[in-house]
Amino acid sequence: MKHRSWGRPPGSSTHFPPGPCLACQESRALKTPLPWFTRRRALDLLWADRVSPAHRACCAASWRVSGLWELPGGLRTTHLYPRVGAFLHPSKEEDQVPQPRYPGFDKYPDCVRVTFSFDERELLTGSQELGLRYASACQELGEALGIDPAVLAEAYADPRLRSATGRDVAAVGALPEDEWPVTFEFPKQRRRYNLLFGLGGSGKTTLLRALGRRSGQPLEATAGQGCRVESLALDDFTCFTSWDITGLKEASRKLLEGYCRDVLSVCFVVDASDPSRIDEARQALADLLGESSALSGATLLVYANKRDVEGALPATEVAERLMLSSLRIARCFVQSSCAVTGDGVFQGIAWLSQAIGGARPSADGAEEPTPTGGAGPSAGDAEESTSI
Ligand SMILES: Nc1nc2c(ncn2[C@@H]2O[C@H](COP(=O)(O)OP(=O)(O)OP(=O)(O)O)[C@@H](O)[C@H]2O)c(=O)[nH]1
Ligand SMILES: [Mg+2]
Repeated sequence: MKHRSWGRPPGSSTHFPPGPCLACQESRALKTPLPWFTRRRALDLLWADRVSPAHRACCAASWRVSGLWELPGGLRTTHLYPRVGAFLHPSKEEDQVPQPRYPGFDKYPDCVRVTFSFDERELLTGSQELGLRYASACQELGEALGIDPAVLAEAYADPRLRSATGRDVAAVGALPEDEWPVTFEFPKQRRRYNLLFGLGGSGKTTLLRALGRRSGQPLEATAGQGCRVESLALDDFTCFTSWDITGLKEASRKLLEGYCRDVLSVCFVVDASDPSRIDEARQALADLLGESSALSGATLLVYANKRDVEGALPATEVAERLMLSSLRIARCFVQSSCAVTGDGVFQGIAWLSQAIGGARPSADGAEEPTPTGGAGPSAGDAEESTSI
């Protein structure tokens, strides 16, 4: 089902495309039928010459373009790790424009439904109608909720097919009439987290604030169960949450477990200007990512923070002192930073964005920017960053 195509069938009464692209006035953005919408497929769409060059340039320049047909707009930022890419090009004019505040995860309904009656069963044998109706449902829902339909379309995936009696069905071929209408239920994605840890005073809050200044989202704090958790939403489905691991008590560990199921990455902030606490940080990190931990095997970004303070340890030394190579992690990058000014903070995010979402081509075919020293110490910037 994932690979159905959903180009507009000839003579279809559904009102697609909704109109010309608002930015470049390209009215027939698609040269070939739009493939079934998944993030990966939609990403392919933008970069696989399926849209006109004018519109592709437009999408790349404006990051988001309204309407489902123009959906590829902003895909560089929305694939897997939404909007992180927006951090990477602060000088772009569109990043100066305040981003719309997303309405919040809870505002999204649990699923989007597309129903076919018995009389419409023939439509299901063609591959396009489901996609069209899904797009249409997202458009309607988007209008009702004030959410960009393209954002909605990304928020739901992998539909289940249910018969009129609520039974899960795999196919409709032999389904008796009394089991109709059938409904495709596209469930809401789970919210996913980048968990930010560090000893007290290492700079977590300052770092989140630096990210928040760039993303335009407020920092939200929740207190309870023996700890204070600060969250910064990148969008409705992706958050940074910060945890002080000095006082991570039993109760807060339980709370943390709830987040661990949906973890995207672990970020660890170390005060590089205070070598006397590095051993404590190493122990805390080892405990966090220990064998029995749900976070074992995670992608790890370490900030060697407070690099502006004289005598602060360089990234390579922090990596060594934390004994990162002995940890069970998928991959790791150490970035020195000054959270107060934001120096180095976004280089770390750039690495994270690539590590989680994979590198992808930019509009002119070049790769996304590589973080300083992303190739490791041999890149000549070992003082500032190092990958393990
Ligand atoms: N010089 C310097 N000071 C920093 C930097 N980052 C944070 N600080 C300062 O360090 C102190 C602690 O920073 P916070 O961001 O509150 O640290 P935290 O990790 O959130 O601390 P807790 O919430 O207590 O766990 C503050 O006075 C910050 O201004 C940095 O990069 N350089
Ligand atoms: Mg704090």
